[in-house]
Amino acid sequence: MTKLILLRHGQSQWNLENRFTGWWDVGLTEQGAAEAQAAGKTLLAEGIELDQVFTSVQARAIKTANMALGMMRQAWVPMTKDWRLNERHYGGLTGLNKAETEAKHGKEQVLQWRRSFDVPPPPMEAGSEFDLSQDRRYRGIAIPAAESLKDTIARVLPYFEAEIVPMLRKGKTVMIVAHGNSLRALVKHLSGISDTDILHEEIPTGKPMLYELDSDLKAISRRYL
Ligand SMILES: O=C(O)[C@@H](CO)OP(=O)(O)O
Repeated sequence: MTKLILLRHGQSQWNLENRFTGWWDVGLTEQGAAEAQAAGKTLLAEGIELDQVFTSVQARAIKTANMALGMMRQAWVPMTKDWRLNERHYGGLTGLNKAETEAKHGKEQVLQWRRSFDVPPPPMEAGSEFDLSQDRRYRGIAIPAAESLKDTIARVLPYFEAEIVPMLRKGKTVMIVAHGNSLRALVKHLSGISDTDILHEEIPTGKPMLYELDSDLKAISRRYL
């Protein structure tokens, strides 16, 4: 039986401020750092011995991964960072307050933008203060103008299949430290959740989720630790 751990980063500054974040790089709050450490403690108590960690190129996930690994006394475990595990790109909503956006566009529209399968948020406008096209880490990458969950799946899953599945097939214990929606993409795939039911899947910050997989990498169980 192979173990796969999914961990959403601890509370970020913009989680606290209730702002759409996406690819914008914000740090952890004190609570977020405490959540990351608590996640590490839980994983240590559970006796998890990691072979490899995968994370995005966003600071909130990288910091969470490092803090959790430190608490597990496994800071030496190899870590791979890739933009394909980034949060979904929130386009023109990036930086806006979620409650103010609901007041302006209505709850239903905002729910569609946040949780529907294939409705992308409005695109980011050229010259936006949140434009990342000059950011060195994304050199050579076609940065999306906005992503729906479907668009996010279209880059998360091929990465998962190409880089992570081969390790799982060898029986390696892997932890993926990522984001609410890049993890929803993986959970949808691993647990076979339908396009409509995925609307209700919420992944909390800093709570490790353990998948136990059989030799065909089918999910035997999934639970929060
Ligand atoms: O703002 C974001 O990038 C995400 C995750 O915090 O928010 P949502 O809950 O709307 O997917």
